[in-house]
Amino acid sequence: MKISIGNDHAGTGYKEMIKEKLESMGHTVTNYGTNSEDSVDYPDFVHPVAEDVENKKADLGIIICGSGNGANMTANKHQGVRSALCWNVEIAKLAREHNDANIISIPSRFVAENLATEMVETFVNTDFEGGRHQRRVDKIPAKKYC
Ligand SMILES: O=C(CO)[C@H](O)[C@H](O)[C@H](O)COP(=O)(O)O
Repeated sequence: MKISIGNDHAGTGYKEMIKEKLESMGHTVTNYGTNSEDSVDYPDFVHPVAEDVENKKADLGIIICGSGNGANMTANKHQGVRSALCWNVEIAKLAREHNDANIISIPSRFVAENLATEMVETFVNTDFEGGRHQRRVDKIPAKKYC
């Protein structure tokens, strides 16, 4: 799979570990940074990931910041992006199975490194179930109700 990844200063260490893991699994990872722990603004590193997913240049995206919320909010501004804030393996699995999430947002200051990697592995290896969930996902874009 093609997977894009981006993070702020709170996610740099986690990003390195996750990127290494994904590459060892045979995935192609595009890293948009940041690659240091100097303070930065998460939207600058999340928008490129969401753009790749929006434009189908990436199959999935991974975004990381301290709480996961700012990154998640940023990604979900993009058309066709369904970014899910995840904090355990079951939530990551459900985000794929039920929500067809195409980006996972990880709160690095609230989950351990090994858990973050497990969540990503689960997210990448889980398929959307479709069926009743497809009907619901189709109703997410607000423009259908305007
Ligand atoms: O706010 C955030 C998005 O919800 C992220 O958690 C940032 O990583 C966080 O705000 C950074 O905080 P800092 O005090 O500037 O390190």
